[in-house]
Amino acid sequence: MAQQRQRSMSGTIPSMESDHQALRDNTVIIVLGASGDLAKKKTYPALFGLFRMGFLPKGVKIVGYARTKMDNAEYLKRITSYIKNVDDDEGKAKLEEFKQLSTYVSGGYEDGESFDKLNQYLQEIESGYQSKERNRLFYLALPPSVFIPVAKNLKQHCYSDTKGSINRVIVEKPFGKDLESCRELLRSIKEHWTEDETFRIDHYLGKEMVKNLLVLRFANVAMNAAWDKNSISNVQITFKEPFGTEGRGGYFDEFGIIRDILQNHLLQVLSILAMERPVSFSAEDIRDEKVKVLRAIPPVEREDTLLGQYVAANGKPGYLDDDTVPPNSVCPTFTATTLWIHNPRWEGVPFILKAGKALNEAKVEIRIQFKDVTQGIFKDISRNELVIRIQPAEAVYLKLNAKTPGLYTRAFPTEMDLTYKRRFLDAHIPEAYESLILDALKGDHSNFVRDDELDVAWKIFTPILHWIEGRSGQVPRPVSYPYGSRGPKELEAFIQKYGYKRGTEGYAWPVTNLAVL
Ligand SMILES: NC(=O)C1=CN([C@@H]2O[C@H](COP(=O)(O)OP(=O)(O)OC[C@H]3O[C@@H](n4cnc5c(N)ncnc54)[C@H](OP(=O)(O)O)[C@@H]3O)[C@@H](O)[C@H]2O)C=CC1
Ligand SMILES: O=C1O[C@H](COP(=O)(O)O)[C@@H](O)[C@H](O)[C@H]1O
Repeated sequence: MAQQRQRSMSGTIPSMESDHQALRDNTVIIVLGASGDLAKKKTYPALFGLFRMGFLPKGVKIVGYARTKMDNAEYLKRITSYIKNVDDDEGKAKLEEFKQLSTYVSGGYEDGESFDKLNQYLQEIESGYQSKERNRLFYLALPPSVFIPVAKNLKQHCYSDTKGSINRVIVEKPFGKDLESCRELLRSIKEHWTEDETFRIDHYLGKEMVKNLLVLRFANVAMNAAWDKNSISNVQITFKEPFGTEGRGGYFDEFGIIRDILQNHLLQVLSILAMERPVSFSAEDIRDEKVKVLRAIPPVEREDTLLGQYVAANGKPGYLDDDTVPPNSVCPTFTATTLWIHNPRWEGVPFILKAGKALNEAKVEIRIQFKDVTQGIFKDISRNELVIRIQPAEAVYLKLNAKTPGLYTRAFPTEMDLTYKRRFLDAHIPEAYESLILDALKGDHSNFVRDDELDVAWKIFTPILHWIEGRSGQVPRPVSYPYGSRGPKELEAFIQKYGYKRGTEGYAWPVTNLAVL
């Protein structure tokens, strides 16, 4: 009781503390697709980060699995190639320890014998355990084409069923290509794995500023009071990447920017931003509210959508110049689309989602623009805007009007700025994958995607995706934009159509590049 009181006093949200079955020891983490891009760039660096901070289960072992034949030295070289900040003695020693607990097994994804071999290998590792409990966390860092056979083979050949054992499977996006294929994928995985055992990753849910939304919204009376159609004019959720699809063109062309970013990452952000306050902060209550708000969104309309594709500029190749992209592809690499939420809180407020590759900068942010000040002494003053910058340089700033210093009463646009690196100096902001793998080890589903969330998310986007693919006869052609630009020139008129107003002259944007501070 005393402990509970102390937690609440320090600001912890009580029901977010774990009542889950955490994997504390006797655990093997198996990374399937260990030879791939995601494993190298995200999964292993996150596993190392957790190991270094002491968050992996005691005595944990990590087993990589893929078809590629390679010896342990080659495997270790690959999986550590993206691990950073290990130049000091402590870092070097920890990395050596991490290598000691990581090994590799090669095998196929479709045949049972390969998985029997993997199982035997796991049993050898587990033969040294003191108790019968054998926990296995399977991480599928694999292309979706093999999710189904791998999920089946793991259950049939590698499932640990000794008393007290826990098996979990982490699945990466994309979860299907439309409503129908998603349902089929979910159904097939559910034949073998329970919802409780399944952790569907959308790594945006592990990002610090996305997790912050719950606190910003529900721990601040002032913020919450203005969070509706009475105060807010429009909301933009923006994803910008400064590089194209080079090298990933084959994958990308099959999926496009809507499936790659909007239908999952941006829609997840929207759902947390717009949902009602959950009854508690348990995984199920949060996800119930997310589903509820998503159900109030009708499918995206063609008239509310702007499609773009980048062309060569500034010495950089266009999308169609990539050899892995089919000639004349009309796959959008940029999309802006407006969603409407038909509920009492949000009726009439446009939520503009924008995402693009090969743009002028790397930035992901939420921009909430408030309504004009109603008639009064001020004319033509800037609107308030609350900006939550998810990356880079995490920040929350509120653009507001203040009196210009001096003897005149003139309004001047400025901001209250909470830039994390300035305010929290040396704070370690965890990588999204560190946070999510830790949640999966703890058994906490709050930041993973539930099956019914996917169903409603696909309902919103499937009609527009089918139209883009020409299922209704004609194929829409995206407008072009130069590599390295802000996007299609039509974008400005698009966002203004939904009521977005640029501020008055004289506003100096907060510094986003902290290197210059
Ligand atoms: N890369 C990233 O930054 C991100 C990726 N993801 C998701 O993570 C998953 C893995 O992505 P990523 O690592 O980039 O993918 P890769 O293309 O690198 O594939 C991972 C591994 O899977 C095996 N593989 C590749 N293609 C096939 C195939 N057609 N059939 C069977 N096996 C194949 C290969 O291993 P081997 O041949 O050795 O068996 C490969 O090393 C995907 O679902 C992706 O959408 C999600 C977010 C970001
Ligand atoms: O899921 C994906 O996300 C990355 C962007 O992730 P971020 O954490 O760097 O913002 C994107 O590049 C990729 O195309 C997409 O599949």
